[in-house]
Amino acid sequence: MKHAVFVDGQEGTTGLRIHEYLASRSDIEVLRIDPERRKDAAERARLLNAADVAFLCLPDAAAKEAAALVTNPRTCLIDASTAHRTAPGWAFGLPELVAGQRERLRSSKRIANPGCHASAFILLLRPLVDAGLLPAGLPVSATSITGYSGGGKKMIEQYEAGGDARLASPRPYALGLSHKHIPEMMAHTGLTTKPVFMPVVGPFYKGLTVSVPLHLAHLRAGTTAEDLRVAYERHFAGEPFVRVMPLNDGPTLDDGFFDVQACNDSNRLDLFVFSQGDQALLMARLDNLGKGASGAAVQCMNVHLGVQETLGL
Ligand SMILES: NC(=O)C1=CN([C@@H]2O[C@H](COP(=O)(O)OP(=O)(O)OC[C@H]3O[C@@H](n4cnc5c(N)ncnc54)[C@H](OP(=O)(O)O)[C@@H]3O)[C@@H](O)[C@H]2O)C=CC1
Ligand SMILES: CC(=O)N[C@@H](CCC(=O)OP(=O)(O)O)C(=O)O
Repeated sequence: MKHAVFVDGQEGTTGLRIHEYLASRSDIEVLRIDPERRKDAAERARLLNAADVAFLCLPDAAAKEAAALVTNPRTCLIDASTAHRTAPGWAFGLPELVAGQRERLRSSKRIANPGCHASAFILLLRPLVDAGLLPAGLPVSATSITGYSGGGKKMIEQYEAGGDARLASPRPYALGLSHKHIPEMMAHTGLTTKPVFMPVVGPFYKGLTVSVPLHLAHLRAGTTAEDLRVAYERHFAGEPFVRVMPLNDGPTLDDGFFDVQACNDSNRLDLFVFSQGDQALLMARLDNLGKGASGAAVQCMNVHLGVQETLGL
């Protein structure tokens, strides 16, 4: 029997990408809403309650509204928005977070997927905190470079309209130092000091890299950069979508530049440790519409349904 799947927000950036992933699946029956009625609460409620899995690819307020429309105990919601990422009763949609996370995603009917910056940040920091290498109280800072599709339909239109010279260069933002991903970054790493986080959006469609600079002297006494890499190897052993790169990855150093777009069109996450002397630079790369959003949402659906997670999703 096929699993019935509905995407609330089917015309948006993440919703369209999820439909692309589902198009090749013979085990899924996609329920579609009449585009004219896509904001009609009664019609959305009918489809949400008819679905075995419903993806919420909506702004936060509409995602909360959708969750309140569900009365069918069999419907599993997978929310791509920020609305429920630290909410009680919602499992965090990051299967690689800790041992046992997949079991939580299998049994929960409410899954909140991480933000794109947060996915990269959390998977860089959580293994080091759990291994006791990075003290939970350490003040860390992070930068993220992202493509403009992370800003959804409005930002895509703005970039693709042309004519605004300011968009030709990278644009740092969230300069109020309270980006909306910070609560989930803290909640799911265990960090107790609010990180300084500055994202930068650039003139390319998709691809994202979070960088965290560290002084090794601030970590557990005697920690080396290789210890950090080994902690990643251990934490992510057997994970199908995570690649831990060699220390000071040769091809990247030889090239002299880091390719932010190298995970595009995949659900992959690449982790790097660069180091010289007492300094280290941690970097995590993903496709903001892949492991940063739609790919991750489909991965969570597969985990929930007990379907094999393959690279092609
Ligand atoms: N883009 C990305 O890389 C990522 C996005 N996310 C999150 O995923 C969610 C969706 O993002 P994204 O797809 O980029 O956003 P978009 O703006 O591209 O799409 C959102 C869609 O939701 C529709 N919508 C708005 N209000 C309602 C409503 N009341 N009922 C039904 N449909 C509604 C919009 O309709 P209309 O077509 O009329 O505008 C639009 O089609 C957001 O919460 C975002 O923060 C998470 C991770 C990464
Ligand atoms: C370029 C850009 O604007 N990116 C978005 C993040 C996209 C994302 O992860 O989405 P949600 O957390 O909203 O679900 C931002 O920084 O707000």
